[in-house]
Formats: sequence, structure tokens, C-alpha cells
Amino acid sequence: MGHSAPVWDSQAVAEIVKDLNGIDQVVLRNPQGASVTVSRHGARVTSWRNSQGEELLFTSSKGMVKPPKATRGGIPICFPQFDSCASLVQQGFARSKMWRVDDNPPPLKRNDWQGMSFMDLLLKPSEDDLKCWPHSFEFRLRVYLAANGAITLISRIRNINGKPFSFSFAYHTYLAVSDISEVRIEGLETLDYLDNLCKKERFTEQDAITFESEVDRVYLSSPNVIAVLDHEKKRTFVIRKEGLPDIVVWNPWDKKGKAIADLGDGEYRKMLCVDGAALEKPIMLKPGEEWTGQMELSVVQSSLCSEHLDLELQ
Ligand SMILES: O=P(O)(O)OC[C@H]1O[C@@H](O)[C@H](O)[C@@H](O)[C@@H]1O
Repeated sequence: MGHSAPVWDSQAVAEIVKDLNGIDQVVLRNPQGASVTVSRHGARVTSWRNSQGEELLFTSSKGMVKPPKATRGGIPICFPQFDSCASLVQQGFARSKMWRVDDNPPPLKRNDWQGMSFMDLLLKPSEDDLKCWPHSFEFRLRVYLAANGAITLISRIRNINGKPFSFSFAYHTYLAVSDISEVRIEGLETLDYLDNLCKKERFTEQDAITFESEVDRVYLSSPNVIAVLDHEKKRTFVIRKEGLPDIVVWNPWDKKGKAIADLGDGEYRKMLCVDGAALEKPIMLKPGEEWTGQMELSVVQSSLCSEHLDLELQ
């Protein structure tokens, strides 16, 4: 390909490596040893490691599949739809397309990203895409790696001409957990959610979320910070988001886990999807308008509950 990813922090390292299918992946590494890897296939974050080299995202052990299918795990981008409604493929086509690495990206308006390295990937619709979704858009994903190992994903979707269109969106984030029974999610208490296991019926959450069976829910109008505590690993994932009102929480549990062909035996216990999303109210873009949806993932090495961690979940 011959692309080199832009790097704004002179101490950070960026390189392009090929995966087993020969597809380019951009790797950013900070001086502390943390890294993030993003594939051109689907602009999927395929790996996020802390400075000890530990992988923080789940990837199925069933391994690499050939495009357009993608290996289960990491952070697939779901656009222009999330589930299987309408005439599009489940979770939209963006996750199965080849994106372009942009060497000369336009700046972001905010300038509080100094010292962070980043990469930009770009998707524009092909003739075939326009046949199944006839809307001209430009989708730019920027991925930042901070000195503390946090990653931030910023999606900018622009309607570049024609008619208004609407879409839904999710960062389908597969967190790696020690065991699903060791996990608690804080920050979604008292919220309304749509339960995909009960035909999207609306319920109200009573408590912090723990896992004893399949969970497939969309929490509505959620706070911009939530915490996922892993007691065994003594690790807390902190998810901060902007422009993404909803949170999807998904674990297929044993029966559905077995039925998912590209998931290894018993691996449902090692994964938890917590997605920053815009689902309930689709985003509407008029010609020339741009939408931004941002999610930051960071890790605190402690499984204390959020009030002890000094996290303001709001
Ligand atoms: O297998 P996919 O298309 O990646 O989707 C996995 C799951 O993703 C979840 O977030 C959905 O709520 C589930 O209903 C779905 O089964």
C-alpha cells in the first residue's frame, strides 16, 4: 500500500503490518509500551494492549476468517444500521469494507489532542454500496492513543450531497474479561432499556448489572461515563462517550454462544460487548452536515466500585 500513518507525537511509533490475509493494519505504540492496532478491513480496532502488553479486547480463538467476513472481536464499526432490520446486512456494511488510510487528514476543531498519536481511516461508498444504500457519505474514523494507554475513537460522518439520510451506529466493543461472572457494570442503574430477548420490550434497570444468563439490551439515554469492573483481574474499564446516547450490553451465554460458529468453546465467558451507540433515535443528516460520535476507553487497575475510584458516573 505504501501508506504511512500520521503521527503527531514524535515519541510515538506508527507502523503498517500485514495480517494473515495480507491486509494492512496500522499499529500505534506509545513510549510506555501501550498499543492499538486498526485494520483497513472494516476499520476494526483489532488489538488494544496496555503497557504490560496485556490484550484488553476479546478476539475469538477461532481465528482469522477471509474478508468480507471479519474475525469476531475487537471493535467492529456498525454503520449505517445496527441490527438486522431493513434491506442491509446485519450491523451494516462498514465493518466488511476496505477502508483507506488517510495520510493527510483535516484537523479536528478541538485542539486538546496534543501529544497524542493518531491515525485516520476513510470510507466512501462504492457503486455497489450505493445500490443497496443510495446515499453519498464520507466516513472518517480517527483513533488516538494517549500516553496513559487510553484510546479514543472519533467517527465523523458527512452527507456529501444529495438528499438527507438517516442512520444508526455502534462501536461494537468486545472487552476481554477474566470470566463474565466476575463482571459488574456501573452507571446504567435506573435507566430504561429495550430488551432484545423480549421483542425490544422496554424495562427499567434496578441495579448495577451482573451476569447469570444471556443479556442483549439497549440502554437508552445513558450517561456519558460508565464503568465495567472485572473483580478477578482487579481491572476497571472506563467508557466515556459523546454524541452516542445509547449503550448496548451483550453476552450470548452458553446456548447462543455454542450456536455462534466463529466463537470458540466456552469463550462467551471471556467476552462482554459494551457498545457506545446511537440506535433508538436514528441520526439525521442534511446535505453538507456532519455528525460526530466519540468513545474513549481507558483502564484503571482496580476493581473498586466507581465511588471509590473517584469516577463521576453521570
Ligand atoms: O454476530 P454479530 O452480527 O456481530 O452480532 C452479535 C450481537 O451483537 C449484539 O450487540 C446484538 O445486540 C446481538 O443481538 C447480536 O447477536
